[in-house]
Amino acid sequence: MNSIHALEVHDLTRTYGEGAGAVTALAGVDLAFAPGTFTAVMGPSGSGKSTFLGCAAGLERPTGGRVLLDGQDVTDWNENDRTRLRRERIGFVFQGFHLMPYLTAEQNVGLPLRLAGRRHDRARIRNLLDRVGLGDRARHLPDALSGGQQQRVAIARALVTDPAVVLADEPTGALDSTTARDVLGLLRDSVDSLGQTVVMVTHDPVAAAYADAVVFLVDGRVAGRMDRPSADAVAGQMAHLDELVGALS
Ligand SMILES: Nc1ncnc2c1ncn2[C@@H]1O[C@H](COP(=O)(O)OP(=O)(O)OP(=O)(O)O)[C@@H](O)[C@H]1O
Repeated sequence: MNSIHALEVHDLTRTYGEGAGAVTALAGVDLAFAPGTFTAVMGPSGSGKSTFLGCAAGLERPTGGRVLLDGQDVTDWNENDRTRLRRERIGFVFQGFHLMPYLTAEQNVGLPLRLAGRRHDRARIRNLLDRVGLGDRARHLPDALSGGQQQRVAIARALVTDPAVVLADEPTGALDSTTARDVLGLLRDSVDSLGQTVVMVTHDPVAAAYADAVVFLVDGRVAGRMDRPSADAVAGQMAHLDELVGALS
């Protein structure tokens, strides 16, 4: 069994500002994500979910603690190395898709390879577009695609470099429920068929139920975990967590 986690954070802290006005967004978070697992991160507004993703992605520097990607401590890497790490070892899926409007679906999927100085692997790109059900839309610009189709392009793009982890920030937040289910099914499939590791921030208990486990944050701390979540159980837990806000600090 592989004991190296795809992503680990140890005693992660992040404070914004100083003195009386300081805000503690993360107050000592320990989490580890095994390869080939799908985890949802949930919590009330302001609980630190985005800050956690930002630190995990190397977009933000933690105030304290460590971030390990594929077993490698990347906490103190300089800006250039972290940029390279983001391009090559992390896939991103955002609520707003973030596709390049003047590039075709195929070119968008291939962009991370280009940025990483790797060859335009057309067979791999086409294969991923087929996998997300867009084999016949490869030459379309994002404008000519529906929101759900754009998010499927974004998922193919996130997978193209075979990253250590895919970080998804509210990937279904801008989609209707039927389209959202398709997108979540694709993320699930990337875990089950490709062995991908996915960490997804969401507010939606239905989305969280696609994950293997849910981690709950409250006031910048891990406040619980639920394995094999159901939407109802997650919704119940979220209602309970709302009552805890402020009480744990
Ligand atoms: N750049 C910043 N400057 C100051 N405070 C910040 C900054 N970013 C986040 N915070 C604060 O840190 C805390 C955690 O914010 P964060 O965005 O991580 O929460 P969240 O769980 O993602 O919230 P939401 O669900 O509303 O997106 C909040 O109190 C927020 O106001």
